[in-house]
Amino acid sequence: MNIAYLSIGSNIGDRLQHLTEAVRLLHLHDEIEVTGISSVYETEPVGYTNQANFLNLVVRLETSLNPFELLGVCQGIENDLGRVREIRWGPRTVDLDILLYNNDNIESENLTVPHPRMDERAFVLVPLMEIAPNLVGVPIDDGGVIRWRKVEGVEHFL
Ligand SMILES: Nc1nc2nc(S)n(CCO)c2c(=O)[nH]1
Repeated sequence: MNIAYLSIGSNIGDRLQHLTEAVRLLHLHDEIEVTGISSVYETEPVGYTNQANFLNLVVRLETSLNPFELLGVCQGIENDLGRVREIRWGPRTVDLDILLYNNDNIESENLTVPHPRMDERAFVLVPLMEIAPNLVGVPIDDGGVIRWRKVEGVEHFL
């Protein structure tokens, strides 16, 4: 069984309904069990700031899916809930980002885990710490870009 943490955000329409529906669709999947849900946080947009505030939360999953299958499920839920990618960093009905997958470090064209920007996003770290206070990450200076490396051998998930 694999453990993953996802960040979910919405800043269009009935934002709370979009978050609720995204979590429900994850939990309904045969190979996913949602085992932790943070509070919902109202957050100012980061990156592309000329847009409405988001509602954000983080969920903990137990899944038999591999990271790329999980990414596919997340993209399917974004499509089901009507996400239209007009502006790359712009408004979205719902956005599901994989933050962590076990203690894995994944670098591929369409998936990087741990999420490359999670260490600079309070809208991720605050809800994540709420449901996983024992998570640790070690910032490493990867050529001037601080990235988080998982501390090997540390039990990350309670
Ligand atoms: N506060 C906030 N700002 C954001 N900017 C982007 S892009 N996103 C989408 C997630 O990458 C968000 C978000 O979910 N919350």
